[in-house]
Amino acid sequence: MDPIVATPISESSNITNFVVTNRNGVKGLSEMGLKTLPKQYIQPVEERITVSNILPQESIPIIDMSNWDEQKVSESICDAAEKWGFFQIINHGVPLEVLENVQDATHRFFNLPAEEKRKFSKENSPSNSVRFGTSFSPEAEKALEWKDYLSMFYVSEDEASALWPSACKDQVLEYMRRSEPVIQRLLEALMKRINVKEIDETKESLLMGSKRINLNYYPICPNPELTVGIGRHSDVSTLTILLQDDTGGLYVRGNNDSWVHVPPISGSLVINVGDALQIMSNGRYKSIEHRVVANGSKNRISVPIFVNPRPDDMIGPFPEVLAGGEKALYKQVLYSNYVRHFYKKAHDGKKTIEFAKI
Ligand SMILES: COc1cc(/C=C/C(=O)SCCNC(=O)CCNC(=O)[C@H](O)C(C)(C)COP(=O)(O)OP(=O)(O)OC[C@H]2O[C@@H](n3cnc4c(N)ncnc43)[C@H](O)[C@@H]2OP(=O)(O)O)ccc1O
Ligand SMILES: O=C(O)CCC(=O)C(=O)O
Ligand SMILES: [Fe+2]
Repeated sequence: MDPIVATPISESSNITNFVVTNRNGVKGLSEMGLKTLPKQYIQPVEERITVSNILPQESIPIIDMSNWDEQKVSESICDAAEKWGFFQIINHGVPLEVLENVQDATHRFFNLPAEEKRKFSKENSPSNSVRFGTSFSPEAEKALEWKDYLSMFYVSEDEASALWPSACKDQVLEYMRRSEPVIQRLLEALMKRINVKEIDETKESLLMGSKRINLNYYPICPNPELTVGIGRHSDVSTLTILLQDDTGGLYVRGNNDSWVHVPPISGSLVINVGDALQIMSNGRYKSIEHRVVANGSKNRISVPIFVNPRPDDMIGPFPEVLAGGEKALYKQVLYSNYVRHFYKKAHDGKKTIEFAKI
């Protein structure tokens, strides 16, 4: 086997400029055909995933939603959200064609020339709600993540139609529309178990008042074993609905120091509990750490919809959860402050939620 030689520092500072500052993205770097991983992307050993910490015999639950109004389906959803914080759903009602179209649209956007994608970078974007970027928080990170993204905060159909990239907006909006009933069903089931009998206007805002959709692109990586696609994190959402392609590479924290793979299933959606729901349920439902490995032979995409409270909402444990005398584990926090706290640091596992702990 060839010895692994990191790209020299002099070249690698040019690499940061090329990828991050000049907004060519890590896809631009990958396409230059480099043979070794640049130094900036080398993760500390403890952040890399190895066969020794994977549990191959474990898997997150797969729930068939065809009879979603049956009690046993609701129970499986709540059990999975309590035990795993992660599950896959099949027969959920979002047509396969809609899922395929959004995947094609994702490739179409990332295959645009760099100068077209750059039009949506922070400094050039026509809207603060649309952002093309790379890694997670490059200014705060000791090592970069091997991922580019397009992130779109949904304000209204009109704003999205006018300002989201034309390469993908129609397919992305259709996917968001068609996933709406699934989100509602999941939240209804989850709320019943914690004594929230009705999702009134206030609860609707707290549970699903805003949405953000990200298109993630993980290009082919030299030395994938030395880096990560996304580092260990939990989402700050209420729920995340994730569409992944057939490549694989998403891992969920199992017991102790182990990681469980989320195998791609055609037509399925991966659902995970985010920090906001952990806080609102006073810890009954848990947001679970997850991470994505880099891939040496295939470009991978994924499309998470983050279902969130509104930025101006105060979030804390629901009164219904505390009604029986349970002690509140979290204080009331302004959701936009919570999200700002998440974005201003590198991915650091489950640490974000400490911001809300009493
Ligand atoms: C990108 O890789 C990711 C992402 C994730 C995401 C997981 C989630 O769970 S996302 C759920 C997000 N929730 C919301 O967006 C809630 C509603 N939004 C807000 O409350 C606000 O938009 C805000 C996020 C608080 C930002 O408001 P504002 O202060 O008006 O805007 P900025 O000044 O532009 O941003 C401040 C600061 O945040 C960072 N940031 C903003 N948007 C993004 C984004 N889409 N992606 C990455 N970072 C973002 C940015 O660093 C800004 O700092 P600057 O130094 O750049 O000014 C999971 C895993 C991943 O790998
Ligand atoms: O790409 C994936 O499978 C997961 C992405 C993810 O965790 C995120 O965007 O928050
Ligand atoms: Fe995530």
